Parts: sequence; C-alpha cells; structure tokens
Amino acid sequence: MTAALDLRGVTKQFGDHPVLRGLDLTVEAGQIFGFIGENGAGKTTTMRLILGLERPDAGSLQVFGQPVTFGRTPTNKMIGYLPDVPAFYGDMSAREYLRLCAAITAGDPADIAPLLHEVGLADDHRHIAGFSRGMKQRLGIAQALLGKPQLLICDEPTSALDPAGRNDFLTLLSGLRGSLTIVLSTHILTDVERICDHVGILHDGVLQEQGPLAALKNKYAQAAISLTFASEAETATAAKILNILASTPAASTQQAPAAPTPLTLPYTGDYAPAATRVMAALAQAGLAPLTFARVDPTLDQVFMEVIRSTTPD
Ligand SMILES: Nc1ncnc2c1ncn2[C@@H]1O[C@H](COP(=O)(O)OP(=O)(O)OP(=O)(O)O)[C@@H](O)[C@H]1O
Repeated sequence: MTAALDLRGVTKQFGDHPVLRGLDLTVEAGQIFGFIGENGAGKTTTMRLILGLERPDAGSLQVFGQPVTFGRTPTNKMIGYLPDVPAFYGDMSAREYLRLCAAITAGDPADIAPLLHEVGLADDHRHIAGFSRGMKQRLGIAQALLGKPQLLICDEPTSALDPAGRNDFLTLLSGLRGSLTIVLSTHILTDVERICDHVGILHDGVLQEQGPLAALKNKYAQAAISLTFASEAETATAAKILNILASTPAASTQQAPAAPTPLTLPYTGDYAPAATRVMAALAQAGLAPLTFARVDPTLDQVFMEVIRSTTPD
C-alpha cells in the first residue's frame, strides 16, 4: 500500500545551521502518527517542507506516492493543515470564514454545516473575535477538513490551549481515527500517548526511532512496581529482600534509598506473577508496604532514553 507520507534523506540547513541531516520518515495510511522532538528539533521545518513552503537541500518527499514540489505543490490538495495558533478574520462568523476558505480552495459550501456540527461549533452569527482559543482550534480543524483531505497535519495544535480545551481537542482529533491519516507534531508527550498509535522521535536532525507506540515502550521503557514503607529500617530490609529476589529473572531493585523514598522494582513479563512474587517475599519477612503500585512505562521514559542513547557523552 502507498504510504501517506514518505520522506527519504531530507536535509535542510538555515545559513550554517543544519536542522535536518537526512531525515527518513514513513507514515502509513490510516495512522495517527505522533511526530515528537525537543524545541528546535525541526518539526515545524519538516511540516513546512511537506507543504512545499520550504525547499529541501537534498532528499525527496512524497505524499500518497506523489512528489512534493517547492511552491504550489499539487500534493497540498490531499493535505489539511492546522498550525499551532491559526489566524482568522475576527469580524467574520465561523460560517463566513469557512465560505471564504471554500471559495479559495474550491471546497464545497455544502460541507460547511456538517463540518461545524462535527467540530462542535454553533452555526450562528457570533464573530470569531469572541471565540475562545479552544473554539478557534475547532474552527481551524473545520477549515483543515474542508477540502476532504486524506492527510491532516497538526503542528503543535494544543500548545496554546488550557487543560480542558486540550482534552476537548484531543477527543475531537481521536474521533477522526479511521477516516484519514493524521500527523500530530508536538512536544507534549501525554497528548501523543492519548491518541497516537505510531510515533517518530526527531533528534539531532534525523528520526532516531519510529514505530508503534506499544513496541517502543517495550523496547525502551520497563514496567515497575513502586513500594513505600513506614520507616527507613523497613525500607532497607525490603530492599535487601527484594535484592535477593532480583536473582530470579522476575524483578530487580535500585539501591536502598532513605525512607520515605519509594523502592522501584522494574519487572519483565506480566504484572500478576511479578507482583505475586514480591508480595510473597514481603509477607514471608512480615513486611507490609504502605503503598504497592504498578507503574506503567511512559512515552516520556521512551523519549528520554532515545535522546540519552543518541547523545554523545
Ligand atoms: N526560516 C528560518 N531561518 C533560520 N532559522 C530557522 C528558520 N526556520 C527554522 N529555523 C531554525 O531551525 C531550527 C528548527 O526549528 P523548527 O521550528 O523547525 O523546530 P521545532 O521542532 O518545530 O521547534 P518548536 O517545538 O520549538 O516549535 C531552530 O533552530 C530554528 O531557529
């Protein structure tokens, strides 16, 4: 099947500052792809290259098998784009604005009412100037979806939203799953964890990792059990016991920390057998933890580990 996005060996330099150093990136059709990287990693530059707004120094970019050309690239007919803070004409209503967009992009005005409904905006005369940031972002999505794109690119779409607005926006984006391909460029990793099924990590000008979120978590982060005890003495005893347990493949522990620092026991395999072994060992020693919690691996851990492993000492 033709990939929604296929970038090969893309390099881009501003002056003497190299930003992309041979970027390979593939997004398959239907994915919700989280494109993540630190501030200044080159995410927006990559988006601008895909939209034909920047010219690559080298390499090739394809959207659904068609080459991206610098300037008015025909591939943009297949793309809807939502910038971080979209700009609107404040004295227009949402409908008037979308009608203008439809006229410019040869979109169908008949799509406006269903689109406003889909993004949860009232089809009334209220001026955009009075919209909240969350409402503006909803209008931005409606505008991006107006031409019925196959690929939706969102560049840092939640960075200006408060937690409630972010939650609403992610629910809206997640509801589009299955109807088109989405690339979500961001450094807010919890957003990516919430809605993306695939992830690419941009660092030092190249994609250091790319794959299903679950597979990357398996590769780079480890599930753990976190325990706290009532006293320093109990913590030390538990650490000793669990160190003994670490000689089995099920669990290992860090150095005994001073109370009340939790003990963290990474484990492999399923949670239930690992937890049962830990509880049995503690029960045998007459130790009752104050808290016993499963800690799932996070994208944050994956990201930090990828950055750490690819940054020279
Ligand atoms: N037109 C330009 N001229 C010169 N330098 C630029 C230009 N556009 C981007 N840069 C530089 O390229 C680097 C990458 O910027 P870019 O905006 O692509 O990063 P980003 O990953 O989107 O960062 P952020 O998360 O902060 O938005 C930065 O150092 C930026 O200053």
